[in-house]
Amino acid sequence: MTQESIARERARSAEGEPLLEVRDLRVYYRTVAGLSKAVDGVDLEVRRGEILGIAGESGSGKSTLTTALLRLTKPPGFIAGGSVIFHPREGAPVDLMKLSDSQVREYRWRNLSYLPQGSMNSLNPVMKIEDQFVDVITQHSDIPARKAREMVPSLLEQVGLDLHVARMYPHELSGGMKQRVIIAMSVALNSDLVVADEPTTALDVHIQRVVIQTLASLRDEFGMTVILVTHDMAVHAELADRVAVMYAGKIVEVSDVHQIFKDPKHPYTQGLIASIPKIGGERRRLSGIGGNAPSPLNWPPGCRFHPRCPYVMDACRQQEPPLLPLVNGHQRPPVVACHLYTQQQVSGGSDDRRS
Ligand SMILES: Nc1ncnc2c1ncn2[C@@H]1O[C@H](COP(=O)(O)OP(=O)(O)OP(=O)(O)O)[C@@H](O)[C@H]1O
Repeated sequence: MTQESIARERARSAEGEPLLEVRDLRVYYRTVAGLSKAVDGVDLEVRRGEILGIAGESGSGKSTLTTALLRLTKPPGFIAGGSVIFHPREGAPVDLMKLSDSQVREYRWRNLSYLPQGSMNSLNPVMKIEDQFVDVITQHSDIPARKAREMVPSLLEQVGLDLHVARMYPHELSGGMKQRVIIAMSVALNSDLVVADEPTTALDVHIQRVVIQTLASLRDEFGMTVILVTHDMAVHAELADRVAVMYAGKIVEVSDVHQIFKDPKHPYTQGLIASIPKIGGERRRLSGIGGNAPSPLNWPPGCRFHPRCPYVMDACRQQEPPLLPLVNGHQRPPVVACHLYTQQQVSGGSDDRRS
C-alpha cells in the first residue's frame, strides 16, 4: 500500500466522526463606534470527510468565523469566548482556542489549510511554480527540498494540472489554474481540513466548474474535510454535503444539502433559496429577503431576524430562539433556531445542538 492509499483508507474509516466542534464561539472587533459582535455565539460541528458549506449574505460573519476557527483572527478582532475542539487523526482532542501561538502555528500547517479570498493572487510572480511548492513544503514540514521537488508532479496531477505547469510562472497560468495550484499546495502537507473562502468568486463560469471539480475530488479521493464559504447558493448545491446558514453572527440552520434546498426551515434560509435565479424560470426580484441586514454593533433583541421576518410573532421580539434539531420523522434532522418550530424540537443540553 502506498502512503497515499493508507491515508485514503484511514480517512474513509473515520468518515462522519467529528473533526471540529465549535461551541458558543464569539469573535468581536473593537471599533471607534463600539464593540462589533461579528460572530456571537456560534455552535457547529464539522464531520470528518464532509464538505460543509457556510452560507449567508455579506456581513453575516462567515469570514470572521472561519478565520477564527484557524486562529487567524487579527486585531482589532479578538476571540471573546467559546471553544473549537479539534479531533486529530491520532491523539487527544485539543481546544484550538487554548493553544499558544507557536503551538497553533504548528497545528495549522500540519492539520489545517486555509484558502483565503483571492488566494490565487498570493503566488509569487517572479518564482516558478515548482520552486513555490518547494518553499511551502520545506517551510512547514521536515521534508527536505529534494524530496519536496519530487512531490510536485503528483501534487499537480492530483488537481488535474499538467506536469509542465511546474516550470511556469504565475502570469502564464489562467485564474483557475492558479487556484488549483493553491489547492495543491494546501494538500501538499496532507491537511485534515481545508477551509476555502469564496474559492470560485471572480472566476468565469468555466473556471468555476474546474475549481468545483477539484475540491470535490479532494473529498472523494482523499477523504479531506472541506469548509466551503460562499454566498453563492448554487455552489453549495453542487458541492456541499451539508449547509450551515449564518445570519447576524449566528448559525440559524444546518441541514443536509438536499433537505435544505427542498425544504428550508428558517424563514431566512427560505429567502436565500428563493433568491436563487432559475434558468428558464419566471422572472422575480433577486433578493428574496426584504429589509436591511442589522448591525453587529447593535443586534436586534430576541431573534435577530425578526425585523425582516414575514412570520414574526411576539416571542420573536423577546426571546432568542435556541439552535435545536427538529424531531418528527427526520433521520438526520435539520437543526434550526426559530420559534416557528418550538413544538417540534427537543429542548436540552449542548448535545442537542449537534448539527
Ligand atoms: N477588521 C474589522 N474591523 C471591524 N469590523 C470588521 C472587521 N472585519 C469585519 N468586520 C465586521 O464584521 C462583520 C462580519 O464580516 P465578515 O467579513 O466576517 O462577513 P462575511 O459574511 O464573510 O461577509 P463577506 O461575504 O462580505 O466577506 C461585518 O459587519 C464587518 O463589517
